[in-house]
Amino acid sequence: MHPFPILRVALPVPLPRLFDYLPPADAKPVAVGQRVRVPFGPRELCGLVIEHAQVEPGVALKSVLAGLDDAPLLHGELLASLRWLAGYLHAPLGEVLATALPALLRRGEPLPEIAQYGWCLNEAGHMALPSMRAGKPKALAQWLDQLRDEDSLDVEQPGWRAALRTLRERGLVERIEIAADTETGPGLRPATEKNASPSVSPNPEQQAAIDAILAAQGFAPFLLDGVTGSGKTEVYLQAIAACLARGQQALVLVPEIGLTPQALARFRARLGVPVHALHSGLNDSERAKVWLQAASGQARVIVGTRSAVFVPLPQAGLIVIDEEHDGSYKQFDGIRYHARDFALLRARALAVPIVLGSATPSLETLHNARTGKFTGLRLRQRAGAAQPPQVRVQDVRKRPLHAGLSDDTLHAIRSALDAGGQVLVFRNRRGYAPVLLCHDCGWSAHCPRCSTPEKPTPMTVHAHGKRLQCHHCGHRKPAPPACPDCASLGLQPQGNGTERIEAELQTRFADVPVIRIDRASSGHRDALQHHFDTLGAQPGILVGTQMLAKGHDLPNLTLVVVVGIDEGLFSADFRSSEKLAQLLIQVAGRAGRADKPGTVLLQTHHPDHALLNILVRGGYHAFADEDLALREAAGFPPFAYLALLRAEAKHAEPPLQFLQQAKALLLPHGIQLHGPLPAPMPRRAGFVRHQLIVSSPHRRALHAALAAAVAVLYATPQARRVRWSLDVDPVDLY
Ligand SMILES: Nc1ncnc2c1ncn2[C@@H]1O[C@H](COP(=O)(O)OP(=O)(O)OP(=O)(O)O)[C@@H](O)[C@H]1O
Ligand SMILES: [Zn+2]
Repeated sequence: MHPFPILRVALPVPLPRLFDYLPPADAKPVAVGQRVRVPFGPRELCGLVIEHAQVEPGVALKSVLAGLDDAPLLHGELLASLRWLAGYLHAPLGEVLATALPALLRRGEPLPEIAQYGWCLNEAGHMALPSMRAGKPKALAQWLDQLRDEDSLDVEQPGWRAALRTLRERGLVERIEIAADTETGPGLRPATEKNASPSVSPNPEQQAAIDAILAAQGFAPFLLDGVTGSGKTEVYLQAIAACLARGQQALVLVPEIGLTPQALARFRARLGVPVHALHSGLNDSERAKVWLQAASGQARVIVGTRSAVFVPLPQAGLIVIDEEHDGSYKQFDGIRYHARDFALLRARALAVPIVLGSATPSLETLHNARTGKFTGLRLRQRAGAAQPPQVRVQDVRKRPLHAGLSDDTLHAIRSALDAGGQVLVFRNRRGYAPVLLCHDCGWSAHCPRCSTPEKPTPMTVHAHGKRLQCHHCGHRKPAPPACPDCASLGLQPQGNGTERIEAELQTRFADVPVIRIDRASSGHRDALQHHFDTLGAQPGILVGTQMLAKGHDLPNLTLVVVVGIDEGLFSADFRSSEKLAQLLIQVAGRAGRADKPGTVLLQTHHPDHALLNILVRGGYHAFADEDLALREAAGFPPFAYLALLRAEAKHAEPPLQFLQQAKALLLPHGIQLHGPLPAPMPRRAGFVRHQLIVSSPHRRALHAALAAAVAVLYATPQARRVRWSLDVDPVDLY
C-alpha cells in the first residue's frame, strides 16, 4: 500500500466531481485545504485538496506536481460552508472554490506578504523628544512613544508619512514587524474631531434595535426594517463597535455602488480601527491581502461588496448586510450564488448574529420576519429632525412634455433651485433615447444579434443621436444618416434617456450645474464620489438612473422627480412589482434627509395604477402585504422554491433537446416543470435561448430532484452542444 493516502482534489473545471492524485513526489504530506498544482490532460491546474482516501488497487493515478502552501488555505467553517454551497447550487465544488478565492490565490500564486509593521521611538528618539521643536514631527514623535501599527497611524495621524521621514532622517525611530501577539499602544482613541462624523446619540428606536442585537447570543438573524434616512448605519456602527470590543471580527456587505470612499471614511472615523475594504476597484494582490488578513484575524472589520461574503472569519462576531434587497448581491453568471443567503448560512455555521438592513426589504426577508424566522426591528421615523418626503403623483396625460418633463415639473425644479436646494431627476434609461424611428416608413433600429423576427430588440440612441448601442449585448454602430428601408432623412430618436434629459435641463437651467449619473458617466465608484463632491452643497441638478437610488445621503436634496416609470408598471415577471416598488421608495428616500423638507414628484400616464396608489397611500409595507398575498395565491417565492435551467446555442435545436432531456430526467421526481420555452429574451448576442422552470412548494423535494438530474445532465451528449446553467433561486427569469 502507498505510504500516504491519495488526495481527492477539487479543480476549476465544469465537472461535478473530485479528482484523485497520488501525493507529490517529494512525499511531503499535503493536508486538506491546501492548494496543489496537478496535471490535467495536457494542462496544469491549481486545485484544492478536499479529502484523503485509500488507493484502490489497480487504478493508475498521476501524482500531484507540487503542494503550494505550508498550511491549509481553506479549512473549518468556510470550507464546510463552501461545500454546502456547491451542493445547494448543484455546481462543481472546484468552480465554487475558484469563485470564492481571490484571483491571485486561485491561480496558484504564492501568498502575498501580509505582515503588519509599526513604528516607535528608539533610544535616541526618547532622549531627543523633550527638546524637540513644536511641529508635526514632534507631534508624531509623542504619539510614537509606544509602538503604533501603520494602519492605526493612517487613521489617527493622517499625513504621518511626511513627518516620519523627518524623524527617520534624524535616526529617531525604528520600524518593527508586528506579530499577532505584539503589544501595541492602545492605538485607537475615539475618533478625533476632524475626521469623525458628528457623533449622534441614538433615538429610542435605534437604541432598542442596538440593544436587541447586543443581547443576541449565537446565531440570531435580524431584519432591521427602517425607513429611508432612519439611521440604520448608526445601528450597524454600534453593533460593530460592541463586536470589536469583544475582540471579534465584523463583516459588512454593501451594494457595489454604496461602497463610496465617503461611506468608508465614515466607518473608519467612527470605529477607530482599520477598516478593510473589498471591492472591484482593488487589484488582485490587494484583494488577496485583505482576504489573508481576514484569515489571520488581523483584519477586524471587512466592508465589501458581494464577493466579500467569502472572506474567512476565524473570530467572527457579527455580519451586517446593508440594503439587503439589493440586486447586486446575486451573481448573474458563473456560480450564481446569493451573497445574502450565503451570509445567512455562514452566520448560522459561525453562531453569530446577522443584521439585514433595508427600507424596502425583499419579500423573502419580510416573509421570514413575519413567520418568526428572523427577528424584526423597526425604525419607523427618520433620524434627527428629518421628515418623511411628501409624494405627489402627477398626471401628465395630454400635457406637453419637454424631454419627458412636464411644465409643472420644470416649475417645481426652478422653485427648488431658487430656494437653494438640489434636485434629483430619476429616469431608469441611460442613453439619449430608447428607440430610433423612421417617421416616414416606421422602420426602427434593432440589434442584429439580439432580435428575432417575432421579438425585435431596439438599439438605444447615444451621443446625441450619433451612435446606436445595444444594452443587452453591447453591440455598437454609428446611427445611419438616412433610413435603410426608405432612404428618408426623417429619422427621429423616440423617448428620453438620461442623456437627453440632461441636455434639456442644461439649456433650461444654465445657471446651475447639471450632472448626469449613470453607468456611462460614473461606472467607477470614485467617479460617483467625484460627482457628489463637484456638486457640494450648492444648488444644482442630478440626472440619473438607479445608481442614484442607493443609500446616498445628500442633505441639501429637496426635490426628487421620477420620470418614465410607466413601462415598468406592466412587466410580466413576478418580481417586477417588487423591484419597481423598491426603486421608487429608495429614490424618493433621497429627498429631505436633513432639516429641509423633501418633495417627490411622480410623473405618470397611469395615475390610477394600483401599484402607485398603494405605495403612495400605504407605503412599502402595504404594497408588500398585497404582493405577498398574490405570490402565495400564484405559488411563487417565497411560498415556493424555484430553479431555472437555461440553455443557449447558435441554433434553436440543441437548447431545446438539452432541456427536453433535462425534463425527462426531472419528470419522475414529482416536481413542477414549466417549459422548455423560449426565454423572455429569446435571442441574445447571436445565441438562441430556451429555459425550463423547475419548482416545488418543498425545498427538499426540489433539491432532491435537481441533485439526481444534474449529475446525469453533465454527462449527456446534448450538454456538449449548448451553453447551459442552473440558477437556483433565480432573481430574474430571463
Ligand atoms: N440619532 C440620530 N440623531 C440625529 N441624526 C442621526 C441619528 N442617527 C442617524 N442620523 C443621521 O441621519 C442621516 C441618515 O442616516 P443613515 O444614512 O444611516 O440612514 P439609513 O437608514 O441608512 O437610510 P437609507 O436606507 O435611506 O440609506 C445621516 O446623516 C445620519 O448621520
Ligand atoms: Zn444586442
